[in-house]
Order: sequence, then C-alpha cells, then structure tokens
Amino acid sequence: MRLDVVSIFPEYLAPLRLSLIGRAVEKGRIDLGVHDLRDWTHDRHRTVDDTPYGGGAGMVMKPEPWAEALTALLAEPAAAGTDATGAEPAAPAERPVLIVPSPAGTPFTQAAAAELAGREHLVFACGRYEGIDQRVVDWARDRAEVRLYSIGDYVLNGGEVAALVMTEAIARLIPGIIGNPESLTEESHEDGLLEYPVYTKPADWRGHPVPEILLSGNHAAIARWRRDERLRRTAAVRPDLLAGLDPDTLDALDWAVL
Ligand SMILES: Nc1ccccc1-c1cnco1
Repeated sequence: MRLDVVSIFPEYLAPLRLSLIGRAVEKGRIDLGVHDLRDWTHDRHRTVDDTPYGGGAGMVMKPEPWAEALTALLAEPAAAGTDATGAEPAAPAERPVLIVPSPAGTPFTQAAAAELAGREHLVFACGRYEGIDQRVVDWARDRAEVRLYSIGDYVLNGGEVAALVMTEAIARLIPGIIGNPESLTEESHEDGLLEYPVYTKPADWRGHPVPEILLSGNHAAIARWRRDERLRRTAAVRPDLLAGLDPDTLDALDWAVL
C-alpha cells in the first residue's frame, strides 16, 4: 500500500514512523509519504488560508495549494505499455482513495478500515482552520475516490489526529502486518460485538479472583463463557450494535445470558 498524508503540521504524523506502522514501512509493506502542504505554495509567507466568502469567523484553506499537492500525489502512474511480446497493457491501476477527515464525514468504522486495508493507494488530506475550500473536494472526484470520514461526534482542531486513528485501524488489517492474525479475531467491532474481559496472573489479585471458568481448562466452556460475556457487554454498553449484527452472529448467540 502507498500511503500519503498532507498536512500543514507534518510533524504531527511522526507517530506513523513508530511501532506497527513504522515496522511495516521499514519492511516495505507500506510506502509512506508525509507532506507539508506549504511545499505547494509560492508566496513569501507560504500562505494556505484566507477569509471565508459569506463572512464568519476563522479562515478557510485555499484551493490552490491543495490542488497542486493532490495533482502531484494522485497522478496516475505511467500506464504500463505493451511489453516486448506485444502483450496487452496491464489493467489500469485502481483509483486512489482521497480521505478527508471531517466532522461532517461518514462515521469511520471497522468495516471501512477493512475495506481500505485492501486498497492500493490512500491519500489523507488533513484540513485545519474552518476546513478546506469545498471546490477542492468536488474537483478531486475526477481524480480519486473521495471519502469524508468522521472519527466521532466531537470537535478537533484539524484532521491530523483523525488521520493517525484511521491509518492505525487500517494498517493493522493489511495482511502480514500483525504478527499473529489470530489476534484480529473476536476483537471489539470485528464481528459487531464488543470483546470479552481479559485476565492474567495472579489468579487472585487484591481479593479479586479470576473467573473460575478461565482456570478450568475446559476450552469449549471457556469459548462459550467468552461469547456470553461479549453479548452481555455489548447489550450493556452498546445496545445499538446489536441491531447491526450479522444474522449468523445473531443465530449463534445465547440470549438467555442477558
Ligand atoms: N473536528 C475535525 C476538524 C478537522 C478535521 C477533522 C475533524 C474530525 C474528524 N472526526 C471528528 O472530527
């Protein structure tokens, strides 16, 4: 996967060079580019914003620097010509996905992360101030699949933190990134249920014992208990998730535990 992030605070994206994503970049599983939007300005002050038409507080990000940046980053790779054998050119490359973190975006979900983990090229446009001139988003639709995503119903100062959240959720689902794929199963939201509670040594901590079933060695009973706990937890904390469960998941649940 090629991953480009454009921001006026590129240092905000430094965590992408650490840990899981950092290792994936070192291994070449992710080809990462973090870019300063101001590199596509041409005035002495490297201006990226201006006052809003229609008045109002704050500033709006100018379209020109974004158009230059995205033209450079979304450029179609050179079409593969026919090779010496005259074989047909390779199929056209998949269109890049331009992701614009936005409070007005579609809620970002585990399903979106899974779908994006299979894409070839993601470009994140991190807006600041009151946002990016809308014409940039409209203009980009000819060059990329454009998606506005929100990571939650709260206000941030810019898209950088949202880009970090989304890249982590996406990168960990790229095949081969997580050492043990088993750890990707039965996670919260992976199948619509929240995860079960976890315990480790000591068996009794400050008078709080580990649930007996987990010490029983009865793997079938442990699996059933964990399934029940996932349902119990989801019903208590996120009943809204129950409505969206896959029918197979619903059928497998023992609702008597509630
Ligand atoms: N509040 C914001 C401001 C700028 C860019 C993204 C956001 C955002 C994304 N998800 C929630 O908020």
